[in-house]
Amino acid sequence: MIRSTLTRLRIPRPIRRYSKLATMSLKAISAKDAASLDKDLMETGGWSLDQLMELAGLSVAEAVWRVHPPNSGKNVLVVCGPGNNGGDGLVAARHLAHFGYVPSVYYPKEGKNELYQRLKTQLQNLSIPFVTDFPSALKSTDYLIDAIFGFSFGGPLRDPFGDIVSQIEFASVPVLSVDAPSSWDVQSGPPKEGPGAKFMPGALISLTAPKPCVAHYRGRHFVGGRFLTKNIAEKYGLDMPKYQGVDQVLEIGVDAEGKL
Ligand SMILES: NC(=O)C1=CN([C@@H]2O[C@H](COP(=O)(O)OP(=O)(O)OC[C@H]3O[C@@H](n4cnc5c(N)ncnc54)[C@H](O)[C@@H]3O)[C@@H](O)[C@H]2O)[C@H](O)CC1
Ligand SMILES: [K+]
Repeated sequence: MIRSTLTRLRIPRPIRRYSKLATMSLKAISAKDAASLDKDLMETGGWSLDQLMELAGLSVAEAVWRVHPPNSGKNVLVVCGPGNNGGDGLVAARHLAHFGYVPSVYYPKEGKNELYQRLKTQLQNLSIPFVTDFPSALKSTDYLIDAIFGFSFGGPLRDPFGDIVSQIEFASVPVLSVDAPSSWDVQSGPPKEGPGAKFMPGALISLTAPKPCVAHYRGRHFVGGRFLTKNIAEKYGLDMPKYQGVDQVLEIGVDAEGKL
């Protein structure tokens, strides 16, 4: 049953770094199964949400390092949504500060639970600013992380996120999206019209496994969130990413040795 919801996707290799196009196949997980997998990890796998989010956020920060090393510009604006996708963004901001970046956070609708508030305190203790003037912040950053919505997004965008997504969509700043480009339907991809219809981030990090919407994605693509076990991978019919050494991310479309 679960296997029947999985799709084998043909994903183009990143064009930017390689002269010839090649493809690799990778299994995707539906939004429903991704939520159920999370539940399995926490209810029977012994994980806490804090732990999963920490690894997810660390892998986001590592993906930023790969696509936009600090010598390309240290200012990184992290746009966080009200749920766990936003939580991943808060964790990533902390790691980026430790990596030598200068992060700032735009958090227009703060998640109320205690975990998000603790993550916020950790950032404030590192003097990471929480900005409120989004248009100015967008103009002065070198890089942007879209941690607004992940696998629990259901369109259409409600205020204030339509306007925020539109601004990101038409800004010239490069973007990495966390788990899914915000505004995209997790199953079917970009909306046909309105905010997000033309949103194509330059980089995407899928957590645990790609979501079906990546069939519409063109750009550099990473997988992260290194907490999948063989049993859970088998239950959901997923591939175990071949992470190397201490890496928290794997670029999809490149084999374990980084070769064609
Ligand atoms: N195992 C993993 O891969 C892990 C992934 N993580 C991250 O968690 C998100 C999913 O988090 P969740 O809290 O379930 O949902 P979201 O953050 O995607 O969004 C929920 C949030 O958004 C609001 N919302 C939904 N639709 C709309 C809309 N149309 N307009 C406005 N607001 C909307 C909703 O009300 C909620 O407040 C996953 O993608 C990963 O990034 C975990 O960190 C760890 C494990
Ligand atoms: K996102």
